[in-house]
Amino acid sequence: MTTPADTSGAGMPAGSVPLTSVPQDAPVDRATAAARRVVEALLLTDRANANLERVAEELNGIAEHLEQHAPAVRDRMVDMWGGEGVTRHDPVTGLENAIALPLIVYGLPDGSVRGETTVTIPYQGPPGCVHGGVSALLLDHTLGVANMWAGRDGMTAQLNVRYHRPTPLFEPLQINGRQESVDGRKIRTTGDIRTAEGEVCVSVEGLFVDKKVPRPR
Ligand SMILES: CCCCCCCC/C=C\CCCCCCCC(=O)SCCNC(=O)CCNC(=O)[C@H](O)C(C)(C)COP(=O)(O)OP(=O)(O)OC[C@H]1O[C@@H](n2cnc3c(N)ncnc32)[C@H](O)[C@@H]1OP(=O)(O)O
Repeated sequence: MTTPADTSGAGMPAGSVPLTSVPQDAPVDRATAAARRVVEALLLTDRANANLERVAEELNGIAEHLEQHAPAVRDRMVDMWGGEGVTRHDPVTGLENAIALPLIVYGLPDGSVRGETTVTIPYQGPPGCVHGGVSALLLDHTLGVANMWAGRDGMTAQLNVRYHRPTPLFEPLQINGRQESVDGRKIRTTGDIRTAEGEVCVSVEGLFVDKKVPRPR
């Protein structure tokens, strides 16, 4: 779905640190990356390809194998939420989630956060453009990470999204977030998606309320 995640922080200001999960040389990361390839390849492949029936059988075989080895969902959730650090399962940055781009979000020395990504076919909305709901998803999560970087975070109460111009697929995009203010439990955070030329495609203003859903234990 995206170019392979670059954890070097190349292109980020000096002193930037990754705040979300980073790729590991682990079988689950490789399997998830392969699943992303499958999603994209299924969208791109020739529809008349006679082998799609066999593809369906083989993919179902893989799914059955994985299901046979799955512990109880509750036990997996305890495992997913283990520790206090970053998550590997969320749908934006999760290296273990095939529907995540995945985006890596960096904390910048100026207190803001930034991720860079190129969005491709599985997230298409209008022809050649990123789906607006996907842009909102990327920004909601990035604002959440911006709040963590600023030291005060919570749940999204409101996300006001403004779509300024179509967001292009296949081009490098910058996803930015910054905590603006904290007033009691209310946290205000802003962000945007820009092209490499710095054109703002989408901007958001978020209201977060300091409240946590307990992690499963
Ligand atoms: C996914 C992975 C997570 C990983 C975490 C670990 C580390 C990983 C690293 C990475 C960072 C993660 C990044 C995640 C990002 C994703 C965030 C989400 O998707 S969050 C899910 C969507 N949001 C909900 O489901 C909220 C549902 N709503 C509620 O639960 C409540 O309504 C809540 C908490 C928002 C407020 O409820 P109350 O009872 O606690 O508080 P009350 O008294 O109602 O409000 C407090 C103040 O806020 C105002 N307020 C509340 N909601 C408002 C609203 N919608 N609009 C305007 N004002 C509102 C109220 O008027 C009040 O203001 P006055 O103090 O009186 O001035």
